[in-house]
Amino acid sequence: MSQQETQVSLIMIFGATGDLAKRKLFPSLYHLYRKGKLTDQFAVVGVARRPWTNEEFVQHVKNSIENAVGCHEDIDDFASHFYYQPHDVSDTASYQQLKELASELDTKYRLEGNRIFYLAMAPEFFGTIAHHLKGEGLTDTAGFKRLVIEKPFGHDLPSAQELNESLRKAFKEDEIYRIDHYLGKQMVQNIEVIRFANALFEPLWNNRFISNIQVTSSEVLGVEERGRYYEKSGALRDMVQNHMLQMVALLAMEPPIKLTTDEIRSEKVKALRAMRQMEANEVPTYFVRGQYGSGVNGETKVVGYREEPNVDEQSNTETYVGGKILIDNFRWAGVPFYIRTGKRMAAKSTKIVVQFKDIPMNLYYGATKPLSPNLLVIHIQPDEGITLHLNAQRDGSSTETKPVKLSFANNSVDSMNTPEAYEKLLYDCMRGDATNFTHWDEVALSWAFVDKISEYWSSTPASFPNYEAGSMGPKQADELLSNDGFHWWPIDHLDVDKC
Ligand SMILES: NC(=O)C1=CN([C@@H]2O[C@H](COP(=O)(O)OP(=O)(O)OC[C@H]3O[C@@H](n4cnc5c(N)ncnc54)[C@H](OP(=O)(O)O)[C@@H]3O)[C@@H](O)[C@H]2O)C=CC1
Ligand SMILES: O=C1O[C@H](COP(=O)(O)O)[C@@H](O)[C@H](O)[C@H]1O
Repeated sequence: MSQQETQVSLIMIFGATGDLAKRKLFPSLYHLYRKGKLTDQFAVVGVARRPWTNEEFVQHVKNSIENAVGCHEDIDDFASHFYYQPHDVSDTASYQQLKELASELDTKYRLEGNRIFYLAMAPEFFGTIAHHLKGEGLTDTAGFKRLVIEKPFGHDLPSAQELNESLRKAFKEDEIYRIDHYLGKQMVQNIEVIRFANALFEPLWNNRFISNIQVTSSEVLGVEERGRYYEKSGALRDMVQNHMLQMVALLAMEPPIKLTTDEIRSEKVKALRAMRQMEANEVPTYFVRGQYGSGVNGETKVVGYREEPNVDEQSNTETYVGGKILIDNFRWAGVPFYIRTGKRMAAKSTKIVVQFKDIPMNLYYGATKPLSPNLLVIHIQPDEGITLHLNAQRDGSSTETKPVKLSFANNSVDSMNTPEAYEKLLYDCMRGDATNFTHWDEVALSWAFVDKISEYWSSTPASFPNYEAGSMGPKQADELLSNDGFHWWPIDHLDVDKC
């Protein structure tokens, strides 16, 4: 793996007129440019069907950046690197034109034949595009070639395998960058640093000292305009198969022997392999699904999922998943990893709470009043930071304690300095660092785990809706923990900036 600090490459964005390109990709490239991480040796070719001219596309890029970033310094210089080709991705002949354009830009910007193909399109096109890129010779290049693909990577294990095989005909595994945008989040990347750079935590990071780990990713928004996609996906495929299991893998993995892509991925794969597989009849013991009904979002009344656009009025699709994952290895035997994610919940928040075991004896309150457990909270969003919940002496008392919090808040969150997930991931891809992208083995293991749940759920009708919009999900998810003697830590009391 060769990595440079400034980048020289041609970036082809398939789906360049779409939402992802507008909201995430153009602003991220602009940030990289402003930070000097993209030199003048780069060009971007946008591909989509709309019959736009170069000028219209450049204007669209500039508008996207102004809307997203609210800043336009150097924007003309930056946008002058953008080109557009109207092109239906299933049309073979258009790839010849694309190839010619790529060669011209290669020479004009001295790009050394380095090419990144970013597929910001619906997944049914991924195989076709990869096939044509190879067939029409766009991948025959003197420099590197890399394929960046968006989720969803398949719908289940067989479809993911099929997709992978079609991509592998044109690209090697180490040329495929599967995006999981959670892996670009600052505090998700920090999980490894917190664990492996602190003498305080690593010795305690096991079943002798940790009682349970809770990973929450809740959203206030409903399904919005994505009913058509979401009906087939549900929260299990949309969030659990990828983002939630990736966070679990980072929390559970063994320390890698080196911080290289292969070593880190190999430890994550081992953690995913150790997840206890369920038989169909065990699914209800470990997993709970929910679907939001109508309710209140702030002051506004909102409709239930079944009333959303493009959603079946009898829909069986889950908008919430709560689960208990057991990792059957020496480190984690007996420690539940609870996960929950859902739409139309009370707060937008992603947090990890590591709950430590109680000390063997409470000298302070006796048997009547238990000490608060020590918690390590990793705040992923919207606040970024770490809080350690400890017990200290209550003022004026030698026998009473009070909970105190040691907090680090990443206050440098501003639109130019704290890179967004996509910005980091794009930069990593340009540098050839695939650590924060998912390897095929991780994808396959995650699908195998999730498929068991979706097979069971698709064969048993759910009693939906079962949680009110604006709540924290169905009560059955509380029972998952209370059956084990635990409860969900309320995420709104854990905000780092409220400490
Ligand atoms: N939007 C987001 O925030 C996120 C999106 N994703 C994923 O990113 C991908 C893109 O999503 P998004 O941008 O929202 O989708 P959009 O529907 O907004 O955009 C789709 C793009 O594909 C182009 N397109 C469609 N059919 C063809 C065709 N036959 N030939 C050429 N171009 C075509 C469209 O352009 P035109 O109509 O001009 O042809 C448009 O540029 C999806 O896989 C999605 O799951 C993942 C995470 C977040
Ligand atoms: O991948 C997805 O993630 C978003 C949530 O991402 P976040 O960074 O805002 O937490 C989710 O809304 C969407 O349904 C899903 O496809």
